[in-house]
Amino acid sequence: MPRPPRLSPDELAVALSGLPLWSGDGEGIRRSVELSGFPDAVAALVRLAFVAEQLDHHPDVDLRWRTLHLTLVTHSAGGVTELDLQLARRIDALFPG
Ligand SMILES: C[C@H](O)[C@H](O)[C@H]1CNC2=NC(N)=NC(=O)C2=N1
Repeated sequence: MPRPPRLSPDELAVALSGLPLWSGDGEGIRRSVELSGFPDAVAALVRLAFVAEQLDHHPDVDLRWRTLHLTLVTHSAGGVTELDLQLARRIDALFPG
């Protein structure tokens, strides 16, 4: 499936202003989600996996004890695209923070 183009720095800045739980740059956008313990963090990752499959777009995940450290980047585009913003919004809907 063709991937959308990378966002420009200005587009990314505007997008991030609407995603206050996220920070980032051209390399990716990042957010952490802290759960109440390791099993809940694993369960959260499974919920996230189903959303990622629905979108056919997948986060980079670093699971440390009860915290998911998420990075969204469109690997095939070599940077952040609209797909990462879509996924970020879905993640925020699951985990409002
Ligand atoms: C074939 C499939 O659509 C691609 O490999 C998708 C899957 N998920 C993906 N996820 C992310 N984050 N970047 C990609 O480039 C990507 N490519």
